[in-house]
Order: sequence, then structure tokens, then C-alpha cells
Amino acid sequence: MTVDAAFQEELQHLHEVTGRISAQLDRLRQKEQPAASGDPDEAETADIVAAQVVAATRAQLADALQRALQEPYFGRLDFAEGDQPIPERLYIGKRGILDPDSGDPIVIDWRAPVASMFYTFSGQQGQDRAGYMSPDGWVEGRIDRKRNIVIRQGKLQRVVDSYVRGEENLGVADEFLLYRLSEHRDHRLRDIVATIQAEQDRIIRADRNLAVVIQGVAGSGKTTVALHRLAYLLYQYADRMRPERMIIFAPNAMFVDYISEVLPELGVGGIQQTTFTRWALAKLGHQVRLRDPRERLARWFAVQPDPALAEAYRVLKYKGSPALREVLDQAVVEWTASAVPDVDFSPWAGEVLPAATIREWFYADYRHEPPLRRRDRVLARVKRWYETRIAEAEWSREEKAARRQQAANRYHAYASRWPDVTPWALYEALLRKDSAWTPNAAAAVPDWVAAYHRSLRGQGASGSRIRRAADTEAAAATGANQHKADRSRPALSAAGEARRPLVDAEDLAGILYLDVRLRGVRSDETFDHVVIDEAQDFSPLQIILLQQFCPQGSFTILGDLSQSIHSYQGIDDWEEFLRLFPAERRTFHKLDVSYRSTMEIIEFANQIAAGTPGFVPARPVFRSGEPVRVEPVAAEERYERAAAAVARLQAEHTTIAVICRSDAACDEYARALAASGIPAHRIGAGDEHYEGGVSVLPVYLAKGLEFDAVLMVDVDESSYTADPLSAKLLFVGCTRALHQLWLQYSGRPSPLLPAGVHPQAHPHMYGVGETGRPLSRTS
Ligand SMILES: Nc1ncnc2c1ncn2[C@@H]1O[C@H](COP(=O)(O)OP(=O)(O)OP(=O)(O)O)[C@@H](O)[C@H]1O
Repeated sequence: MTVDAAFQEELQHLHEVTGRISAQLDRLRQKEQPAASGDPDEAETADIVAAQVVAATRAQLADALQRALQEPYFGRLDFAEGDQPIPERLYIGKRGILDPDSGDPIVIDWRAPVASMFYTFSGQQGQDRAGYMSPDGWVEGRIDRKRNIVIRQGKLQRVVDSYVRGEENLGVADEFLLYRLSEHRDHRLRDIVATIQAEQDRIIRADRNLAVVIQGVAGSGKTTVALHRLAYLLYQYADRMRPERMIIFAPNAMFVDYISEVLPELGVGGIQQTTFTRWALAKLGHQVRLRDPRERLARWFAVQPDPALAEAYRVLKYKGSPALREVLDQAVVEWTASAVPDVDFSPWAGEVLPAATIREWFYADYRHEPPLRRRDRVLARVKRWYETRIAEAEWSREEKAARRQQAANRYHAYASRWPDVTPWALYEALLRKDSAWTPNAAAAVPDWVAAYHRSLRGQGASGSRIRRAADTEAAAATGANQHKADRSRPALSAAGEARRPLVDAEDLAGILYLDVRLRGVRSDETFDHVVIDEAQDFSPLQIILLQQFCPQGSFTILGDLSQSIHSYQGIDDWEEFLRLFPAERRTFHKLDVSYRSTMEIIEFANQIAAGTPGFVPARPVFRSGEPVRVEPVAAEERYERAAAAVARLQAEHTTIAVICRSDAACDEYARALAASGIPAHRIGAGDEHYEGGVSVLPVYLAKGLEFDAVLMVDVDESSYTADPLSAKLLFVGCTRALHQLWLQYSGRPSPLLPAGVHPQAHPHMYGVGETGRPLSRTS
């Protein structure tokens, strides 16, 4: 079939399909009923509610059909089941569309099992057989054709056969991918349903109750794949998973904004998208406040790192470690072991509920409950116990009232003998090791951790107020068989704390873990699935904590160790996470092809990171673009030169980033751009929106984002020194660029730049002319 004939054939089909969709839409609109008038009675109200539900469903369908009119499908697979001579034409789109009369599919949802062949079938080595796992088992057949179809705003734009049975099929699939990759993007991440690659498809369709851990190089589609996986899970397990019970943890609020359009495009709404810090603070009911992270970020990422930070790194690593988890578990066991006051309860003289019985309730009857819930249940039972006694007694009404009053007073006194604890107070007692009550479990906390932790808080600023039990009142509540009051361990409470204590983000996992251990997780707090993006910056304790909220162990955990710029809190090896899951409940995937950037950019970036421990080079797809440009600029002209470079880039690109080494530098460059009449968005740590256009941002915030063109400024020997953190930062900055990468430096270039740009190695490359000289692999 000629290209033209194929185009005509698809034009005809598109016409037919849009006609059928429009007819469905018309029918839906005709069914819209006028709103009822007047005051409805009860039966009418029920009818109205039912009608509203139907109307909402119809509105959803109408919305889906309306969207489908713009781009009903993107692919066609001619599949002959078994040995059928005539194949069926399967059109694959973002949403499945059925013929309302016959029930036949007009368009097949990309997530349907049969559609998986569109992604996994390559037709290599003359292989024309393919299969998929249907609900009724494995189905096999023959593929006659695989076709990519581009439709925009309802108009057919491109038809490419990436496989035709019996013909030579070399590289056409790649050609279509390249066509999609070379497109300019707007300022948000997009769906990739038309070009999902086989290795990505495997991850997207991985089983539900697995921890899927992905190590993927920069630009390998990790974030995109995770979002598609959510859409897949919701489709495939519609009866068992709900969007509002799924959560995506993103590295910062702006990233949440950046990825916010993919799921709606895939027809999925209602999934929570947040940062770990935000979520944990909300979970703790804002019992604690977060110290302003900006000052710390500035210290971590300072051009000349503070040597004292090494100690801080060590402590923060400990705060995210499984070793701390053991301490926390032990502390809860300890607290639980002495939670029941060693006194009987006597509601009135002569009546006693022995301490031994109460202990039995706590340690035997309710042993499966977390300790604070147990405490509440036991106290409620104590109350019920004396109320039953009163109810069953043959006393006068007045007498009963008097007893009830007395019992209530004694009950309050008794209840106050039960130790109270807040997760924060317990955490603080464990990590400081110098509080009036220090649990035995604290012995396992290294002294250097405690010393550092104390120095952070300042000696007087501890939030762990420790109070003695209200002994006087309690004494009145103890009965004849009074045991020695348990004074050895006073209760912990943050009650009365005038100000909420200040903590660092790295403390949140430990504090919330204690909360969970003490209080438990309610079933309505649990998740059906958890996605963790940039997971290399998560700690094992954060994962352990999230496991408590995700009982099915359904996780997608993705990241890139080469981009672990927050190494003080993250991991060095995925094994640290993998070992937290049983072997049969986890899978590990590696993605090493980078789809984002051109070959030139990837090869350049690979050389920068080559020396960092554990670095995995990215493999580019064969997409060639502009050479990477490395330009020396005179120090006093650097702002003007940056503005000139941005102006040049604007001629060809939509989203452009000026990436600086520090926040202070960002301010300077943003000012310079403004002075040159270039409106730019200065992105800072607290920002929640990514606007597109020209952005100026510090390199530590660039992770996860992408831009058509990137200008990295001040890439000199003092801003990016020869150390792993600088190498990772420079690598992250460079790999943000899709189509063009431009670097400027004053003085001497960073030693991290590929050898070709060093004056020593290639003197002719140095001292380039006014506009700089392109560096290409051939130059
Ligand atoms: N199969 C694909 N088809 C088309 N585009 C793709 C494909 N896979 C990834 N991309 C594109 O590559 C770019 C990088 O994707 P994404 O941001 O998900 O990668 P990442 O691995 O999370 O990157 P990083 O670690 O650098 O943040 C995006 O523009 C995405 O649309």
C-alpha cells in the first residue's frame, strides 16, 4: 500500500469514527432533562438524586467523547486471532469507545490487554506471531500491520506503518518515536501513550501487589511511566483500586504542578499528588512545625560546602535508617510494657477492679491493637465496668446518682495516672538522650547523633516536656489493695506546649513512624498504591513508614542514583529499599535509554558524570540536534552574555531555563534578563507553579523538570569543583535540556567539563569568538 493510499484509507476511517462519536454525543445531549421545579417530596428527591448520578455519568461520557473527537486514536493493529485468514483492525486510543447499540469497540483503550501487543510487538527477525493475556487466558495470533496515526484537533496529520507483514521493517518504529521526541513541548509533562516502549510497557503493566523499583537514567521516562502505571492500575483493577486511595510523592511542590496534566490527559482524576514533607506534616496534625528549609538548602548546596556538613550528613543518614526504626520499635515496646498503672481502680469504697484484671485486658484481650488505642479501649471498658455495677445494683435513684458522680471523679483521677505520650516527645527523648526520662531504647542511639541533635535544638528549646502523673488525684482513686504507685517513669506529654516544636524534614519520618506505632493506621488512611518519584532521595525509614500505610505493598519507586544530589538523606544502592520487601513481592527494572535529550546532550552529560561512583551512562536514541555549546565569557559581561544567549534561544524554543549554581546567582541573572526586556520566572524553593517561558532557577531545584533549551551559567572551576556533588549537579542541569544545551563560564572552565573543552587539552577550543564556538563531537 502506498503512503498516499494509507493516508486516504485512514482519512475515510477517521471520518466514519468521528461521525459515530458525534452521533453518540447528540444522543447524550438529547437525553439531558430539564431541571425539576418546585419543592420535591421524598420520593421525588430520591428520583432527583438518581437522575443526578445518571446525569454525572453522562456528563463524564460526553466529556470523554468530546476529547476523543480531537484525537480518537493513535494506533492501529491488524491482528488475526489463531489462524484466521482475515485480521481484525484494532484502533487503539487513550480511551475505549464502544458502539452503544452493538457493544462493539470502536476504539480500544490503550490499557486493555489486547493493546499491549501494540507496544511489545516489534516484528523483528520476521516474527509475525504475538499474543496477550486476556481475562480468559493467553490469546495468540498473527500481526499483519502496526500503524502509527497522528490526529490533532480532529485532523489526520500523519500515517506511518511501523510494521507490515512480509515487508522489510527497518527502523520505522524509531522514526516515528523520533518524530514525537523532536516536537517542542509546552511547559508540562505529557502523556506518551502513542509511543510507549516495550521496556516501559512492562513496568506500566506490572502486577498490582508488587513493589516495582525502577533505576532509570535521566530522561528515561520514569516519571511518565509511573503516571501511566497509575492509569493502567485504575483501569485493570477498577474494582479494587480507587484514585483517591493512590498517592504520588514528588520532590517539590513545583514538580507536582509540572506533572499535573498527565493524569487528566489519561482520563484519571482524584489522585493525591504531594511531597512527603507536606503529607507527613498533615498526618501529624501539624503537631510540629518545619524549620525554614531555605537556609539549610543554601548551606547544602553552597559553592564552598561547610566542612561541618559531613557530620550533619552522617546524622541525617542515621535519622532515615532502619537502625533508628529498631530504636523506635523498642521504645514503643518499652512504653507499652509499663503503660498500665500499677494500681487498682476503686470507683467507691469497697469496690475494686484489680490492676491485674486491667493488665489482662491491656496485654491479652487487646494485644493486637496499637498501645494508645488499647489504652483508650481499656479505659472505656473500666468506665463500662463501673456503670454496669451501678446499673445492676439495687440502690435508690439518688444513691445511684451519687455513686456515679463519685465513680466519675475517681475514674478521672485513675485515667490521669495512665501515661500520656506524643510521638514528638518520645522521639525527642530518644534522640537527645538527656531528658529527665530517657527510654532504655535510647542506649542504641549513637552518642554523636544525640550530641548533634541536641546542638540543633539548643539545650533549652526541647519540646519534650515531661510531666509527673497527677499523683494527688490519682492517690484517691487507688483502692484498698493499693500497689506502690509507679513513679519510676513519668508520663510524656507535649500538652501545654505553647508553641509547636520546630523540626527538620528529616525528622518527620521518625516522628510519624512513632505515631503509627503508638496509634496505628486506620483503614481509611491506607493507600491502594504509592508512587515515589526521585526516590533516590528517600530514606529507608520513609519507605518503612509508607509500608505501614500501604498494606498490599503496591508501590512504584523510581529514581536515578546518578542524580542523588540530596545524598545526605537518600540511598547509595537500591538494595537498601529492595531488602525492605519480600523477594516475591518486588521487582527491579533498569531503564538506560534517554528519550528526553539529543545524542549530543546525552554524550556530553555522560562525560561529566563518568567519574562519579556508580554512574550508569545513558544511551541516547538516535536523535541528533545542535552541538552542545560551551562559551567563555568575560566576567564583567556575563549577565549581558547570558541575556544575549537567551534571546538567541528564544528564536527557536518555547521553554528555556537559565540554570545557576546558587540562589544568589539566580537573582542576579533574573535581574539582568529583566533589564534586557526578557520576562523570566525566577523559581525558588517554595514555589508551587511552573509557568513555562523563560525560567531562572538554581540547579538543585531543576531535578525532574525539562526545557526545550538550557543555558547553564557560571560553569567555572570555582562554581563546579571536581567533587561528586558538583558533578551530579552539573549532570542534572545538563540533562534538563531536550533540544539545545549551552554553557557559559568566566575565567577557567569547570574541571568536570569533558576534556575537549579544556584549554590544556584543546587550546584551539579556548578563547572562542564573540558568539562562542559550538563544541561538537566532530570539531
Ligand atoms: N516512550 C516515550 N515516547 C515519547 N517520549 C518519551 C517516552 N519516554 C519518555 N519520553 C519523554 O522523555 C522525557 C523524559 O521523561 P521523564 O521526565 O518521565 O523522565 P525521567 O526518567 O523521570 O527523567 P529525570 O530522571 O531526568 O527527571 C519526557 O519528555 C517524556 O515525554
